[in-house]
Amino acid sequence: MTRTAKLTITPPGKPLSGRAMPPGSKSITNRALLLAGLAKGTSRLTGALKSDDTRYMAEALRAMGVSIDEPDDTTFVVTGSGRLQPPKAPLFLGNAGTATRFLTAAAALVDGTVIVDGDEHMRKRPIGPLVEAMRTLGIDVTAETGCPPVTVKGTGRFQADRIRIDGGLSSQYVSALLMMAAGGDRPVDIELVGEDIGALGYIDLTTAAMKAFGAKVDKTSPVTWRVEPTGYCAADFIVEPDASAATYLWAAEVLTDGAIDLGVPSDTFSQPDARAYDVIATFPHLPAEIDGSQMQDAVPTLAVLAAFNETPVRFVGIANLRVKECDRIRALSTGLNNIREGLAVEEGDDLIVHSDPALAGQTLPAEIDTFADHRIAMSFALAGLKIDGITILDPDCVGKTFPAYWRTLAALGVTYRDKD
Ligand SMILES: O=C(O)C1=C[C@@H](OP(=O)(O)O)[C@@H](O)[C@H](O)C1
Ligand SMILES: C=C(OP(=O)(O)O)C(=O)O
Repeated sequence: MTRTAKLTITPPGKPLSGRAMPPGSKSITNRALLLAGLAKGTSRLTGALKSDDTRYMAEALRAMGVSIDEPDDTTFVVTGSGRLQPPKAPLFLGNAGTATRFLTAAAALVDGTVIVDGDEHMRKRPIGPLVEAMRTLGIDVTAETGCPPVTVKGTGRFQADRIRIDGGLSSQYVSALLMMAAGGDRPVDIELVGEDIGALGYIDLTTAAMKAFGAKVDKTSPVTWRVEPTGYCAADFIVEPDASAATYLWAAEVLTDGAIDLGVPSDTFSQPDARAYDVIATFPHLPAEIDGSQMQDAVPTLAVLAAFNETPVRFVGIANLRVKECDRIRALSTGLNNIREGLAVEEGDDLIVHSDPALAGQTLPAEIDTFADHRIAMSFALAGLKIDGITILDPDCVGKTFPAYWRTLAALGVTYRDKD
């Protein structure tokens, strides 16, 4: 498959308006696929995302004996036997954090060996805390480098009933353990330790999805969940649209003074990034300090928007952006300074964006290195709506979560040149 090398955005010079639907939620689709795959019977997931990340999850489940039909662009029909089978080959999960973390834990429920692996980016993303936590349950799991590949020799049985997990680097470890625990042989208490974790809302997404597939999970303290060994039941499940994808459309609307109808009100999302809507709505008077910890995937959107704000913005609570698809703090400062030197500064793990509304309307040729990160590509495209000369390198990386991104902007009136 050939990937498009670059794409230059021509500022539309007019408000963007019309209908533009974000795709289904990546986070919810990958939870629902896994839970449906663990269940006995047939589940129908509608409104689902079809993208690199969800394809990796679906392929991995197929490799473990789950039957998955795809009758249309947004539906998965998943039939599980109630037990995942050992795959014949390592599971390759690209750079899909959700698939990698969730399947590492779920592999403990397989009777046999599972190797969970990813691409060169995933092989740099830490998984040590999850591996250590699984070991405390007596699970045989190794990750030599502290990152994938991970080898899990599962039995479906646990030797303890309490896990303590530090979710400071990734809340996905906690979600992974919660989803695994319902498939075990005894009730398990999962307790958070260490720093406050980012995006607690992702844990709520996890427990909501688990309950929809018949699990019993109770929050027994602000940092503890008890999961009963119920296993999962097949269910019909509607996936809501992706809130992180929605942030680009909300930002495009305020940047161009347009009117974009997403077909879904901002206050109906259950995903953490939906809280970015209220922040975006304050543009061009964004707050002087934005805590990104509870809306992490929206930070690239907000940081590029901040470049056009009336006053500077400091982003705090974003340290774990350094271990996402790429080091997003570095990618954002590099890209912004590439547009104009001095536009962004890193202070420790904070990012300060020195705003300049006068950027709008200028011609500032800049090639944006996306570091194969969909969110860097999608957020810097927003700069291209106001500045002439913004070229996005490797624009096809948006396929991770929003394959129709460039087409969606085009349908709103955005045009491209130098597409090759
Ligand atoms: O649980 C999830 O679906 C996610 C949790 C977040 O990651 P971390 O928990 O690694 O911060 C987020 O950045 C990611 O896109 C999706
Ligand atoms: C961090 C992200 O993805 P993941 O961790 O699921 O790879 C993201 O989509 O922004």
